Amino acid sequence: MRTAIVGVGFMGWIHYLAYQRSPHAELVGFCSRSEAKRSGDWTSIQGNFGPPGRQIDVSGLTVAEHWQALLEDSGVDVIDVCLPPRMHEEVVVAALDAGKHVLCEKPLALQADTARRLADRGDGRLMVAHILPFHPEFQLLVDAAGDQRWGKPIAGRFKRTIGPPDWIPDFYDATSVGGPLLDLHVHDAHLIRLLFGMPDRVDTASRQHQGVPKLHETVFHFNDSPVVVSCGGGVIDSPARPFTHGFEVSFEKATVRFEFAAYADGQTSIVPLTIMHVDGTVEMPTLGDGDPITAFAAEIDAAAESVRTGKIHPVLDASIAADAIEICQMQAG
Ligand SMILES: NC(=O)C1=CN([C@@H]2O[C@H](COP(=O)(O)OP(=O)(O)OC[C@H]3O[C@@H](n4cnc5c(N)ncnc54)[C@H](OP(=O)(O)O)[C@@H]3O)[C@@H](O)[C@H]2O)C=CC1
Ligand SMILES: O=C1CO[C@H](CO)[C@@H](O)[C@@H]1O
Repeated sequence: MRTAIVGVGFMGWIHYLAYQRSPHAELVGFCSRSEAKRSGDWTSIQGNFGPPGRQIDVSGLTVAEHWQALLEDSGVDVIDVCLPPRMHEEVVVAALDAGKHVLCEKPLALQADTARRLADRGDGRLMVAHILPFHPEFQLLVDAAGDQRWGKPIAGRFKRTIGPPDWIPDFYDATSVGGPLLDLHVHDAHLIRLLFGMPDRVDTASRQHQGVPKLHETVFHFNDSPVVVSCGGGVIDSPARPFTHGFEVSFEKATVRFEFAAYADGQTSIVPLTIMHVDGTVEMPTLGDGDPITAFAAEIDAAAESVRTGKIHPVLDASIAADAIEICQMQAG
């Protein structure tokens, strides 16, 4: 799979690092409006996990200023969209029309109906980069719900909170990024959709900022099922803890717990993945190396396999990505 990255910001950088590790995908180009980035100086990039941006070797890469140039390049099979959400629709449609496969960062769109239109138009070539189920701790939940090794999932409590994402312009603007629900919580909305199905109704309490929820707690209701599911998070007014996420999910025969937090001084704290079985035994399996780039490399390998086989990996499915956006919209009220 020969891929070009469109948009060299936080995710463009993280995807770049993942391509360096992928045995199945080759990064052949990128576009950036910035002359410095086109010359390989990616040191200005900011984010809330992973290593800081650095100088990259651009020799051998097709480097363009505008994304249209990459759509016209027959040496590119896949357009990897790492642009702000407000630009996803235009670039996804143009790339599909140009005959390319597309891997688009979450959220696929700012509105569920737009996302559904894109999913319908995808014609087996549109994938949405929902990373969470490629992290081993979260992948375990999806795998266990699929093979029912501990019975069905019956309850889940999820959390995801960040410090101020100051590097993202218009973060709270519903027409640009969408604020914490669409930008951040959409990860959990997607996971909840995969584990429990589509909720019929939600109850959300929130503290608003610029007309969108900034801190939120939601209970999800499923008409056909007595599962108990909740999620909370958003943005706190301190850069001290740039990122945290975690969960406690109960299956019929086991409860699984995990939490990770990164602090501004470089420290991290972890509740290691813990499986509490109904017979009273406890397991703490070590899964993976804890490096977030490993998950992104797995995501990119899954995209490459989807392109190779013509069968999109279920986690990358655009209609599930559209469902996740619809869930966020239900929560926004
Ligand atoms: N899966 C995950 O864990 C994460 C996913 N994301 C998602 O990734 C996407 C990008 O977010 P992120 O990387 O944080 O954002 P950034 O703002 O860091 O990067 C976006 C890049 O898009 C390009 N861009 C911005 N505006 C324009 C424009 N008007 N025309 C052309 N290019 C433009 C810029 O690249 P350049 O300067 O090179 O032109 C910019 O650096 C979002 O959808 C976000 O939700 C973000 C973080 C984590
Ligand atoms: O997981 C994430 C970490 O925080 C970023 C900034 O809000 C999000 O965009 C991203 O999806």
